[in-house]
This record gives sequence, C-alpha cells and structure tokens, in this order.
Amino acid sequence: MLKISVLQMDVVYGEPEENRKKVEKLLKEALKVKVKPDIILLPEMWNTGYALERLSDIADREGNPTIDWMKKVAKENRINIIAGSIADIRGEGSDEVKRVYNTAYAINRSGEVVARYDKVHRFRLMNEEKYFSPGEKVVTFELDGIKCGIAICYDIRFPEFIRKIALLGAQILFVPAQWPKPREMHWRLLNIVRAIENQFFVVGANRVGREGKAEFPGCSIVVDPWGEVLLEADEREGVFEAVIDLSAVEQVRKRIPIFEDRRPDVY
Ligand SMILES: NC(=O)CCC(=O)C(=O)O
Repeated sequence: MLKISVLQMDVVYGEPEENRKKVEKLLKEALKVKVKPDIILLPEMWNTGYALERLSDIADREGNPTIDWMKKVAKENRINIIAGSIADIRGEGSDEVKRVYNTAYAINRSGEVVARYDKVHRFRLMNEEKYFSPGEKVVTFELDGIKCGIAICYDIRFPEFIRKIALLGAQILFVPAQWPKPREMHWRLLNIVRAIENQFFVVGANRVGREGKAEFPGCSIVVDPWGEVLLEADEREGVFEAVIDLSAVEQVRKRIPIFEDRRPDVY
C-alpha cells in the first residue's frame, strides 16, 4: 500500500516567496497525520504562476532555490516528493544561451533528485511556446523501487507520449497541472482514460483559484488501472490523500492483456 498526498493550492501570481509559505503550511498539514504520505505531489508552476514576462527575475535557476529546500524536506521527513513543476532557467550569459523550461523534479526519501522532466508539449493557449523551451525526453524514474513517470498538464492530451511512459514500465503517472475550469470535463476524462488505456495509476494535481480571467477548478484526481476514481478533490485549497495498492496494475493487466495484444506492427 502506498499513500499519496496531493497539495492542491491557489497560486499567488508572480510571488515565489508567498507560494513557498503556502506550500510550507500545506506540507505541515500533510505531515502531521498519523501515517505520513509516501509520495507528495504539487501542481504545475506552483511558485510563480504564469507570470511569464517576469520569469527572468522570479524563475528558479537550475532548480534552485526550490530544489535544495525540497531535498531537505524530503530527507528530514523521509518522504518522496514530486515537486510539481517550476519555471527553470538553465545556462549562463545572454538570452540566446539561457533557456527557460517548465520542469518537474522528483526527489526521493534520501533527498536525492532522481528525475528532472521538462514539459514536452507547450500549451499555446497560455503562451508557453513564447517563453519556454520544449523538453525533448520522456522521463521515467524509481521511487521506493516503483517505476513512475511524469506528464505536465497539456502532455496528458498526447496518448502516444503517455503510452511510451507505460512501455518504459511506469506503474504510476504523475500529472502536475494548471488546468482551467472551462475544460474541467477534459481534465477528468483524460486522467481516467489514460489510466484505463495504460492500465496504471494516474495521479493529477491541479491548482485552484484565479489568475486574471482564468479560473482553476482543482479537481485533483487519483485513478486506478481499472479506471476507478479513488480520489477526486473539490475546489478547495488543501491536502488530499489516497492509498493505492500497486498489485492492481498486474491484476488488471492479467485480466485484459492489452500489452500482449497490441499490434504495433500494424499501426
Ligand atoms: N497548463 C496547461 O498545460 C494547460 C492545459 C490545458 O488547459 C488543456 O486544455 O490542455
């Protein structure tokens, strides 16, 4: 059994320090329980929001200061953390050699960074292609010996990308997101369908609140490999927990062996 806690939060636009305080509070809440979570997941761009024009001032650099802080929290509390995603600047010098990515980091219980995933599909409706460089790699990693994968928000719309993560052996897919309310139905269905078609767990963390005209519904979600929704959050800020039984992955794959029956030679 594995306990997963999703930190569903509002994001203060362009204020990393404020957002960090918010996460500190939510982490305290997530950790004060009798049975600590095994894995904590945060939403997409949780420390800056989409203050894209100010990223050169407020984004992290090579993951910091966020990642050093998260490493400390992970190690002190012996928990795994998928640190949502953050805007991450890499490289030195002029703008031509500097790159900004929308990046998710995974940190294990020993405080080691075990994965860095740069969002592959940039979402034009939120101007991501103007400000971010695209990631070029599918990333999987292990937490407590469990193979996991990450897709950031819009990435969940690309079944062939998610299938690749499944084919690399992932048993849990983590989806940090800033998914607006007008497409709430897509968010729910895509998380469920990706779980069913890949027969793995999907854990999605969405933000709440407003940014300009955009409204975010929360509705963070945990879906099992049969497509059952184990957790569906409402629109509140808070910690939402689910306990998952990983043996479900094998059970469902035995019951309907899609990975044996698929025909990549035809399609
Ligand atoms: N931040 C995002 O990638 C948003 C994706 C989204 O809203 C969608 O409909 O896709």
